[in-house]
Amino acid sequence: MDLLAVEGVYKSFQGFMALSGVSLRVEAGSFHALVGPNGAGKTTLFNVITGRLAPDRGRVRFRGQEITGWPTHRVARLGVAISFQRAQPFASMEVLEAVVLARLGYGGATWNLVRPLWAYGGARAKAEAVLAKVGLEGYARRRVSELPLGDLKRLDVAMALVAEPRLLLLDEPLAGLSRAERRRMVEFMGELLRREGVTLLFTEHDTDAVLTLADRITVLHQGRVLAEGTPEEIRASKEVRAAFLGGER
Ligand SMILES: Nc1ncnc2c1ncn2[C@@H]1O[C@H](COP(=O)(O)OP(=O)(O)OP(=O)(O)O)[C@@H](O)[C@H]1O
Repeated sequence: MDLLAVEGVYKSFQGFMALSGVSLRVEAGSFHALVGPNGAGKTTLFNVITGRLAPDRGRVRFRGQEITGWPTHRVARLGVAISFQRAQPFASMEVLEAVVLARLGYGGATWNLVRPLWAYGGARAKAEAVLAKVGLEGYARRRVSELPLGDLKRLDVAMALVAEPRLLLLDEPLAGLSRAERRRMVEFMGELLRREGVTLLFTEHDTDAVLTLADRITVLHQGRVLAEGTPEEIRASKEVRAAFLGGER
């Protein structure tokens, strides 16, 4: 079953076509990579999927339901989470507080600023469980700003996972990490997200990571889909190598 279907999406900025008829299907349970050189339109497509941008034309369906142009919070309630630098605005908070807040926000709960976040028992239990899953249980009382980048990225994932999403969007989850950290993160994402049964749509410039993690790959180039297939099919595609895989490294 397709969890997500993007159909013929166009988006332009002041006459510049960032997306020109992009279609994409993400099967439930799969890890789907969206790759392409800088400016290919990957982030724009994420923004259309999550409702941050309305497309000029085309449709987005989630579990068969049309969600084109829905506001972000409604899309999130359906089970679409994005983990792009989520933790950053919470730098001065403690790690556990940030995850509790992410859980409360997802549930649509209103919280009282003078009531400590510890008082929200259900959300706190969920947050603690998620922190354990991402291996940050020992950091619960640390400030977010004290975390090294690798752990901050795990926290980003925790803040997305605590909403129990059906579809998780990760925008360049490995950006800025060292080679060793990237390897650890790939292992971590593969194990954790498969175990959790999360469907993943991610962008990434690290070709090795993409080929290791993804079940299917869509290659975007200049706002169009250049190719779609399994890692083997994409690796074998001369057109793709010329446009991206061989070019940018
Ligand atoms: N708000 C905007 N206003 C004007 N142009 C934009 C806007 N957002 C994106 N663009 C342009 O649309 C094109 C696609 O950008 P997008 O960020 O989607 O690419 P990308 O594939 O995510 O690139 P990267 O790998 O560098 O993140 C780029 O040429 C970009 O300059």
